Amino acid sequence: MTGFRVGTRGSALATTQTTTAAQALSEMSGLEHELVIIRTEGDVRTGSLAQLGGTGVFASALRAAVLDGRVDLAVHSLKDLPSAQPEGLVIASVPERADVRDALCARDGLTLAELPEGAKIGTGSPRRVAQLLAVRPDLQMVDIRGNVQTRLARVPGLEHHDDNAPAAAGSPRGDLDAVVLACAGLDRLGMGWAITERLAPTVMLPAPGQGALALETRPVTAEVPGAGGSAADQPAADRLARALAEYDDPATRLQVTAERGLMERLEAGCAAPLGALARVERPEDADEQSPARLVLHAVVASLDGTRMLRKHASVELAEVRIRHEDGTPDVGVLSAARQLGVDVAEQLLADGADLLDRA
Ligand SMILES: NCc1[nH]cc(CCC(=O)O)c1CC(=O)O
Repeated sequence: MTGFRVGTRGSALATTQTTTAAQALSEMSGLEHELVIIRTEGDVRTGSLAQLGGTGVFASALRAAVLDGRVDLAVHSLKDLPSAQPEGLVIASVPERADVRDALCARDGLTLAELPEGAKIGTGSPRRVAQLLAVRPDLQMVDIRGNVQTRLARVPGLEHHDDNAPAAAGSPRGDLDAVVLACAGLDRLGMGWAITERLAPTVMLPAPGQGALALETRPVTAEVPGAGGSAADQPAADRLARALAEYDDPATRLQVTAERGLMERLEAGCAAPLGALARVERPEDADEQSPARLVLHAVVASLDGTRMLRKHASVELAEVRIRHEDGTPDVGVLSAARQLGVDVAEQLLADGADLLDRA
């Protein structure tokens, strides 16, 4: 191994964020890298995401490429990654998170409060539909999908003329007052200009893991099928493993671990729209030694936004770190983060979160 191969979906967003991550890892490791585009079922089919069986379709082809050794690592949007961790794969790095908020991209610079009565809003996300209707029950929600450019082209004035990332042919244009997307994706694409309001998490809690990436690899010690990993490869593999650990952001990993713990616990018994956001808080006058808290806020809503169950809880963190000095993982602090998610999920279930999706 003199370099490493990185699997990515082919969309403009996926290749942009994969390039950023791969370049950082190359710099940290001194190894070259090559991008390998993996076509996923979610990119090929055009039905609604719900019909395709959820967002897992984006991740499974990438995961297969890591497992069979075609690539050394895959870069996923963490929010698209099913919470069950497949055998033979580990999330080796969760880099520092981008803006977690959802973005309103409206015509004429309008904010959510300024949108006219009955305005048409495009989103394919039940989580976004429910939370928007909770504050603006007059809005007309339109189910849309497609890449970022295709979605933005639905709003007059937000068409982006870029031959490298064109809006899909045949998709309607300029027929909506606004669309809602993740700030992180737009910022990474250099399209923050299209955002007319970054929606406060008090109004719109993001999806678990939104704005974060997950870099998935085979466990560092595993044999690669067919790659004949000789002893001579070891130093390069070690350099990559060390770069992945260095690129990992402990605070982000703690946040997303709590958010995914919540999602995992709810998936069993609740199909209703879910928003969740964790953050690390330090007391105002904190010095280096004082303990931080991990705070998790969550909402489960009825799709029409008329019923919203909200819960939050926190745990004290002895330290915001997930590794010991010698680089081995500190399992205790991560399991405390996960447990925080499970606890908040159980509070939501105790209040009837599992009944909200059947009204
Ligand atoms: N489900 C698609 C998806 N997956 C990740 C992002 C944005 C980037 C991120 O949240 O990290 C998006 C687009 C969107 O929701 O607007």
